Amino acid sequence: MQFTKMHGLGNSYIYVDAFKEKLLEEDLASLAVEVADKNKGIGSDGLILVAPSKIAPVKMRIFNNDGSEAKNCGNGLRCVAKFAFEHGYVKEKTFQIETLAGLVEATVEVVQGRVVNVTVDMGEPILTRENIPMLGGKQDQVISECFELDGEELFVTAVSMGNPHAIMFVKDISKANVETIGPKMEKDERFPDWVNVEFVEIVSKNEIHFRVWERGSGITQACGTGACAAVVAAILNGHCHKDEEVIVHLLGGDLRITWKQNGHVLMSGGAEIICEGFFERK
Ligand SMILES: N[C@H](CCC[C@H](N)C(=O)O)C(=O)O
Repeated sequence: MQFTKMHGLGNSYIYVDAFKEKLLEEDLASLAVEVADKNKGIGSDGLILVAPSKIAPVKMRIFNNDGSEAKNCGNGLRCVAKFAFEHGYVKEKTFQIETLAGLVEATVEVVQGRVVNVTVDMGEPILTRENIPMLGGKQDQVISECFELDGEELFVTAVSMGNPHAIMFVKDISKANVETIGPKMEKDERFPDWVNVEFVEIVSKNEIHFRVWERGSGITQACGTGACAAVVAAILNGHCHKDEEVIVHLLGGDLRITWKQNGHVLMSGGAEIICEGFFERK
């Protein structure tokens, strides 16, 4: 199987051109686990298919390294946009991409035929508890809600970008207990579909630090949907403002994110090719 390994801020996936490679639906979860394995596979945070769509030039399907399929992936969308443009699946610089969470619109910045930056209109965040989904509590939205975990009182803001995120604000990001709180909260029964767990330190109204324990992949260098959800949460909690760009510092680099007055979240950042090759399936 031909593949392209790409990353968005160090959040890497194995990209497979499903216009050319014929893959069986029942094989996709195990293929994601296989290719993501750093010892016996290629090594990545998961698998992404660039596939045909009936409603857009291309469709993105994304699988975490545990084989679970997610409805959206911000870093993946920027890489899919680069892949689609550079492989000639799109001619325009602004085009739609189908995801399981719906259609998004990507705009590529091109220098000498190469995509150097991608801006994605991620659409509107989902804020109602039942659609995150998240159980417990009475309020319709989850904004700095007390969340007891192993006797510790945490304060969670829940936002979905088509995939669920639980965001906590911390004073010092370097001291965030990502490895301990992350896996416990990821599969807590109050999140019926499990959840991506994010920690945010506010630097200013236009700058935040961010760390993530991803649902289905663990700690990654960056999470694009998580960064969008973090900016939405920061605004809901009064730390940042709508229509003002926020620089999000992730382990693997920076994203520029704006939650616009029209309700849409714009995400802008890089997308890189690491290598191309042939993977011998077991
Ligand atoms: N782990 C996520 C999918 C990948 C999202 C992330 N890598 C991004 O860039 O948005 C989930 O299960 O919802």
